[in-house]
Amino acid sequence: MSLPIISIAPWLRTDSDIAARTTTSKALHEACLEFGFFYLDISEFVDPAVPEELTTLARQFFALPQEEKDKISLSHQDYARGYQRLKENVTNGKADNHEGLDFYRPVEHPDKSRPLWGENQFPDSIPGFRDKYEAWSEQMKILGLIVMEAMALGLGMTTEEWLDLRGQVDDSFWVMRAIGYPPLPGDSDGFSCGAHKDYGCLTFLYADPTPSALQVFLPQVEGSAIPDTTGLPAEQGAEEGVWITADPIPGCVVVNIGEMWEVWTNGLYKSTLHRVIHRSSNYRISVPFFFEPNFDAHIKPLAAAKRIQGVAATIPEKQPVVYGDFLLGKVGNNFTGGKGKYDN
Ligand SMILES: O=C(O)CCC(=O)C(=O)O
Ligand SMILES: [Fe+2]
Repeated sequence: MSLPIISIAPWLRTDSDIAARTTTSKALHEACLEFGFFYLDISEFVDPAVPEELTTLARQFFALPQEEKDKISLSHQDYARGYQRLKENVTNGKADNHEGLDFYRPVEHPDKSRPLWGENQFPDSIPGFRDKYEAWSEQMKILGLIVMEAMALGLGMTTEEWLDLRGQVDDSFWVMRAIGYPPLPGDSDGFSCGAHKDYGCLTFLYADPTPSALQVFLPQVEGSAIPDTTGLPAEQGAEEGVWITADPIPGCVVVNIGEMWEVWTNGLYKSTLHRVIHRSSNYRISVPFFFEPNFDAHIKPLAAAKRIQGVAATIPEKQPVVYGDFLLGKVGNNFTGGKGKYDN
């Protein structure tokens, strides 16, 4: 079993071919219903050399001496923006075998004593790092809006409904992360990144070509592959399913939907558990971009999703959330040194 590959190309052309756009939108809808994960072919949107360069720059950064990296530690800012050491993050009670460098949407009046409100920290000793990463965030913001519009059509939204949804994501409080994964020690039963769901809207993951690292949990539908629930958070531990690998495909990013899409679709689309187990001998780099709602967006079940679920549906309505409050609930844990950034 492997994840579907969907091309965003029809949504990039100005001479919009409605039939081709609809095909893409339907494929997005199916992928979100079934997997919550898909490959998005963006080869007509970005030159593949561009994200590849991001991994090269990240590799240079992670190769710096520890004290150099610590100069931009997230503890010097708001405990969210900056560098986090190997094993500093804990998911499901276990240390993750990765180090990372996190950037968030810049804010107008930075105040590092306030959670999330500090300033991004870039490794100035690496030429081009800041420019290239900032340019990538600009491109991914554009891609985010394009994919959201394509998904709105896939969900059967009217133009008016799409414009309302657009107003919730047009000033995305995005997050961008460079993650460095040394190989897991041979005798380790740990994780490079423990099982988690992404909490926001859309994740665009670019990773170096390392195979067999990222794994996606597919709940068991039919058939009888032996389920492996190792590493699942306790509350998911009883759910049967299989882990499949999602190896990188040239020209594509791996996309998954976060918990905000679960709220918008009243549970129709599922945010899917995933984890990283990197056992090959190389140092793996991934660069996820999290296209998130606006900080002040009010997220609640969309009429289009409820139309699909039907008027007679007895599905309990998902609780609305204000995205920024929800996010603070997540990183507040970080800020106080409690839970990890991937914990639910
Ligand atoms: O590195 C990867 O392949 C996945 C990282 C991830 O799931 C995340 O940062 O949310
Ligand atoms: Fe993730």
